[in-house]
Amino acid sequence: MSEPLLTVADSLKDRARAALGSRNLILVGLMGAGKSSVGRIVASQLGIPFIDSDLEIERVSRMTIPELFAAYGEEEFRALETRVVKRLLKSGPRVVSTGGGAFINERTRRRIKKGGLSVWLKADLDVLWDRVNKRDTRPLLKTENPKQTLENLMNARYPIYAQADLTVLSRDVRKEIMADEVLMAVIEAQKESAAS
Ligand SMILES: Nc1ncnc2c1ncn2[C@@H]1O[C@H](COP(=O)(O)OP(=O)(O)O)[C@@H](O)[C@H]1O
Ligand SMILES: O=C(O)C1=C[C@@H](OP(=O)(O)O)[C@@H](O)[C@H](O)C1
Ligand SMILES: [Mg+2]
Repeated sequence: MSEPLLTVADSLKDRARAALGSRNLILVGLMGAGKSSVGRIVASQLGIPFIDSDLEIERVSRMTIPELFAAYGEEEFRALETRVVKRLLKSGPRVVSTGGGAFINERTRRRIKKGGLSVWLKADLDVLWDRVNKRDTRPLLKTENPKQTLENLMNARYPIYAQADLTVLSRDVRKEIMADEVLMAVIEAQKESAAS
């Protein structure tokens, strides 16, 4: 009998899974970058659990993100986010997609840096705007000029997201392709650290 063929996709998954080891993979980046949707696919490819920190915050608080912002304000939301992210990163391997402000908060960023391999999904303004303007679930964008607000957030936050371990450009391609690019970045990072 002939050996089963190992497809390119299988080998990508296996190599990325081996490169990750017991570490967590943490997706960071601005609203609309694809952290939640691409993270879910990456986890399923790797065969490890996926957790979205916003969904976990909603689960434990029994409130939606807009309700939390309205009832307690952004500062309280950030405090809760820090606690949830810290807990989610205690064991691994997992794929954890964070909300866009998590890596910007110093305490949460420290947890993420210690808690695994961070990946910045970086996108340009038009890609992000195209994706976020279809829904009104993001309290920070409830302003008179949400596209300008998004641009201001980009300017303020991009130097901080740049501290992530890896950067993957989030483009207008299928989410599955973005997920493959994340897997490839994990493999590349491992090769580089083995070579140095
Ligand atoms: N590569 C992509 N191609 C097309 N649509 C995407 C892509 N990535 C994300 N989206 C869509 O953009 C929106 C925002 O994605 P989401 O994963 O919620 O981003 P984030 O969690 O970073 O805010 C969702 O409607 C999602 O389906
Ligand atoms: O950028 C931010 O500060 C936020 C991003 C949101 O998550 P997504 O980035 O998944 O949209 C959510 O956590 C909250 O609305 C605040
Ligand atoms: Mg999200």
